[in-house]
Amino acid sequence: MNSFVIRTPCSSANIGPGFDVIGLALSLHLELHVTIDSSKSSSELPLNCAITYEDQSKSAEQISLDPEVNLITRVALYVLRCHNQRAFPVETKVHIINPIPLGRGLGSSGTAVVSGVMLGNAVGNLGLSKERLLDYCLMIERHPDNVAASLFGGFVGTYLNELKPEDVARKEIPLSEVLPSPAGGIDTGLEPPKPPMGIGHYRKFDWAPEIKAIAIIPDFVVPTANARNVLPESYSRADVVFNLQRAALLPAALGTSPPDPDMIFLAMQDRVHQPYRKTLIPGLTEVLQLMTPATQPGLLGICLSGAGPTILALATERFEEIADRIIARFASNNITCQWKLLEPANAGTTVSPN
Ligand SMILES: Nc1ncnc2c1ncn2[C@@H]1O[C@H](COP(=O)(O)OP(=O)(O)OP(=O)(O)O)[C@@H](O)[C@H]1O
Ligand SMILES: N[C@@H](CCO)C(=O)O
Repeated sequence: MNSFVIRTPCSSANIGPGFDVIGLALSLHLELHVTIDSSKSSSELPLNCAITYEDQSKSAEQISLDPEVNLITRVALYVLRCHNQRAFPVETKVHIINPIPLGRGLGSSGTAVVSGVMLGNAVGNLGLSKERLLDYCLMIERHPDNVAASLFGGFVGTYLNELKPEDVARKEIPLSEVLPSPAGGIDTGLEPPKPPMGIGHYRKFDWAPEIKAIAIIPDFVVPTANARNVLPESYSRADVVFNLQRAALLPAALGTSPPDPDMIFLAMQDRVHQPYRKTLIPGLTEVLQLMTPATQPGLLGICLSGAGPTILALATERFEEIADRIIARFASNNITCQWKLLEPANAGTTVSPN
């Protein structure tokens, strides 16, 4: 019997101006408890895999236990099929423990994708590096900020290479937002194509140890696809420069100890996505205007977490007071919230014996 645990941190993406670039892994982990009973020579299980799911996130969404449908095992099957393995090893059991609210801006889909590539890599004994696994993640979730933070950990900057013309021309590569169904394309028995090499890259930035992350999580869902659809196709030069100036400052601002509240507050401002997403998140405008270091001791900066609706507030102290003020503001819009005090998760995703 082989058994191991895959732990993958959630993430908060953008951190204000770093849209599709900057991500922060946070100390709320998805866990896969995997056992493989290789003493058996055959299995009655579909694709040799049985999923059980423990939802600690209180998300309303029902997660499929069909290995061909569940996002985590679909991703694992995609990685396996790219290496000519059609199914999981005989008698694979995956117990999923998920504390990450789905569709709230804490990178739950990116966390699921990363844990899926780690699962495929582990059960298939593929020996792929995290850098190569990032290519597989980016075939599924096209913005690198969440998946790179969950994969590598910490506070990261990411970028996508221009794909070579021959790779763009490869029609069989599913350069789409979601896996072709079923996972890894139609199971023709042929090995589907592996992703191009080096699609995306990352760099870790320093993080000042005094800075903690408060996630205020409203009780409604904003699917990322919807939150991306409300964004404009083009921007004014002034808005682009506004974000470039702040994104360039942000890593230094959050990596400097002791933190400078005025520099961090300014560096977390955005004109590329938050103004347009306010239509989806009642109260966002008021929250972003209400909370400043001048009006709230301990606060450093505040932004939408990923595509929202979660609010990320960075602070050095008075965490409950900050959370309560933001929760009260949402309550005036008849929205209830939960909140969590989190830290950067520096190890990224890990696999350890159980
Ligand atoms: N642990 C999981 N198991 C299976 N499917 C999951 C899991 N976590 C997320 N998903 C899928 O991902 C969807 C949420 O992805 P979405 O990108 O909309 O929000 P998010 O990733 O939580 O937030 P954001 O991308 O803004 O940080 C869920 O509706 C579900 O379909
Ligand atoms: N950069 C992505 C992150 C989603 O979590 C977006 O804002 O749509």
